[in-house]
Amino acid sequence: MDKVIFVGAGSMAEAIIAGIVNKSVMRAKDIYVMNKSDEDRLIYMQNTYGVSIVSAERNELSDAGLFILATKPKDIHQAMADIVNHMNDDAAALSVIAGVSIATIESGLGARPIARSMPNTSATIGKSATGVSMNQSVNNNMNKKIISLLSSIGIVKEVVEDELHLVTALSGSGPAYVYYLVEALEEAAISKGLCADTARELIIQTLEGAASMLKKTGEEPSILRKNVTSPGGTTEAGLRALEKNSFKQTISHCINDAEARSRELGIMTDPKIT
Ligand SMILES: NC(=O)C1=CN([C@@H]2O[C@H](COP(=O)(O)OP(=O)(O)OC[C@H]3O[C@@H](n4cnc5c(N)ncnc54)[C@H](OP(=O)(O)O)[C@@H]3O)[C@@H](O)[C@H]2O)C=CC1
Ligand SMILES: O=C(O)[C@@H]1CCC=N1
Repeated sequence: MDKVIFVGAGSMAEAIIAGIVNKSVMRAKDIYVMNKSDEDRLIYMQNTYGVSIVSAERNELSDAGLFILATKPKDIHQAMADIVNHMNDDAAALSVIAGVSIATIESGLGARPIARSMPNTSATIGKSATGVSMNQSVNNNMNKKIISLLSSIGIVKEVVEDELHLVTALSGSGPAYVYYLVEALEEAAISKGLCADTARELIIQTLEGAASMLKKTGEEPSILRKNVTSPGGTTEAGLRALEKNSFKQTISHCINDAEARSRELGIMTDPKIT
C-alpha cells in the first residue's frame, strides 16, 4: 500500500495503526497522521509507532493513495472540507466512522473509491471483527488493498451498506458490552468475598475459554451451554435468574438502541437531510 493518511488520530486510529504496524502489513514510514488541533497527540503517535505527521496547510496530502477517515461523526464535514482540495483524483477513502453513509462521504470528497467500515478496538491486538462496504468506484485492486489492510487488524466481512448499522451495534460497540459484563461479574464476585485479582483472572480465562470453544469446536452456543448445565445444578440456577430478569430482552434492547443510534448519526450527518 502507498502513502496512507489517517484523518483523525484518536483511539480508533491508534488501534488500527497499532494493528497494522505490529503485523508489519505496512511500513510505519508509509503511515501519516493528522488531526484537528492536538499536537501532543500527534507527537505521541509519532514516537510510539514511528508514523509521520502531515497537515493540509503544508500541502502534504497530494501523493497519498488512501485516506482513513477516523474523526467523530460530528467532525467529518469539516475534516472532508479541510482535505478535499489537497487529494489527488485517484485517492481512495476508507471510513471507520459510525453511521456516516458512503453517499455523505461522496458529497464531501467527490466521486472516488470509498469504503465504509466498522472495526472495533480489538484491532490493537489484531483481533478486530470488522464489517465493510464499498462503492462502485472501488476496483478489484483497491478492494484487495482495503481488505488486506483491514485483515491485518482482524477478521473482515463484506456486507451491504445498510447492514453496517447493525454491525456497529453488534461488533463495533460489542467490546464495551463484554467489558461491562466483566465489570458486573467482578462486582458480584468481589461483593461475595472473592479477592479482586483472583476474580479478574478467573473471568478473563472463562471468557477466553468460552470464545475458543465456540471457535474451535464449531458447536452451537446452545449445545455448549447445555453441556455446562447439569440438571438441578448451579448453572441451571444461574441461568434461571438471567431468564427471570429478562436477559435476552435486555440484549435485544441493547442492539436495537445501538443500531438506531447509528442510523441517527447517519441522518444527522447527511447533507441532504440536515
Ligand atoms: N472507539 C471505538 O471503539 C470505535 C470508534 N469508531 C469510530 O471511529 C471514529 C473515531 O472515534 P475515536 O477514535 O474513539 O474518537 P477520538 O475522539 O478519540 O478521535 C477523533 C479524532 O478526530 C480528530 N479530528 C476532529 N476534527 C478533525 C478535522 N477537522 N480534521 C482532522 N482530524 C479531526 C480529532 O482531533 P483533535 O483531538 O485534535 O480534536 C481526534 O484525533 C468515530 O467516528 C467512531 O464512530 C469505530 C469503531 C470503534
Ligand atoms: O460508540 C461509538 O459510537 C463508536 C462506534 C462503535 C464503537 N464506538
